[in-house]
Amino acid sequence: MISIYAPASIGNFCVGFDSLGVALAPIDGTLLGDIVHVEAAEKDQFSCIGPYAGKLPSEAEENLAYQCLVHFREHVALDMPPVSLVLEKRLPIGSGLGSSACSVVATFAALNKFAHTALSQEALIELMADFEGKVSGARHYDNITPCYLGGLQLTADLVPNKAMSLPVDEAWYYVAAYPGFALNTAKARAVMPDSISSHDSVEFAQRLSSYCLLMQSARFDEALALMQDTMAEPYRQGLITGYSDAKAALPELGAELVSISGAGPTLFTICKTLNAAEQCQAWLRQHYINEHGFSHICKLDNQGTRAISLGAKS
Ligand SMILES: Nc1ncnc2c1ncn2[C@@H]1O[C@H](COP(=O)(O)OP(=O)(O)O)[C@@H](O)[C@H]1O
Ligand SMILES: N[C@@H](CCOP(=O)(O)O)C(=O)O
Repeated sequence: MISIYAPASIGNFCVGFDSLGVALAPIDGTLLGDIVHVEAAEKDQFSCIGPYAGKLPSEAEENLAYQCLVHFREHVALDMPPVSLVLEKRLPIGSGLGSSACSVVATFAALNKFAHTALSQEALIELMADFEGKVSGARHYDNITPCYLGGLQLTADLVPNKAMSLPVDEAWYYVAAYPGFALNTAKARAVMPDSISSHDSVEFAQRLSSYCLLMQSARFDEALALMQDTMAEPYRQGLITGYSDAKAALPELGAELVSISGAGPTLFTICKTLNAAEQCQAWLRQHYINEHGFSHICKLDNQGTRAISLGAKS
């Protein structure tokens, strides 16, 4: 059996709406992401298990992982033997942690490994983005490529091979806090304006290009100082109960940055010490997260999507 793990991701990463994203690795070793198991079977079979399986439509046809299997069989690997595909749904839906991307990436990566196709990495990424686009309201790569490749990725159609990896300050900690309610990505995209002024687009381009060059030059503190979300946060923060309070409170506890993860409602902080990350996490547990939510202190996941053994930590 092939078991493929795909990690949670933070889309936009504050300064790169639809163009920048990171993959997350909780420091306690928790596998924060979806897992897909594939093995040969007598005929194609699909099932969905795991803590969030019950939050997905019960019909297989409505599950992205099943749709990926059907597409793969009909358009990519026509002679692939029948498979049993099990999606272990471990990320909440509509969380801002790239949940749909996780299922799509894990499924295509597992099938690709099983069928030994000759698909290029870029072709696979494009295929993944097609399916992510089906549910999120627009085609964007900022969950897909960090989830697949790991690390911090600048990622868009205009970027060579769809993705370029950027270096990061390995000392930074990221606290990701999912408050326990869903916010549909398509809905969070719909509150954004259809167009922005030339002033705002020039500022966005200056900020993102400077950020990337500073990160590439290992001038991490200067890059951090530029991290401000002028594009999505002004429109989305009102959809996320408690976000404004967290944004006001956490810098006092040592957060260098508080921003929305993807379309929300998960928020993330960047902290320079473990102590500051722990203090932020304690505040978030008390003030931001309900009984269905969770938080993790993370580093970046530099491995991305990968095969795991079944004894891996859950
Ligand atoms: N395997 C899957 N994982 C996540 N979402 C799925 C999956 N299959 C179907 N969906 C549907 O896709 C939509 C994903 O919503 P979205 O807000 O884009 O989630 P996220 O932001 O967590 O990726 C939901 O309507 C959900 O029911
Ligand atoms: N760039 C997208 C990212 C959506 O991420 P998700 O985890 O909320 O699906 C956006 O901001 O809409």
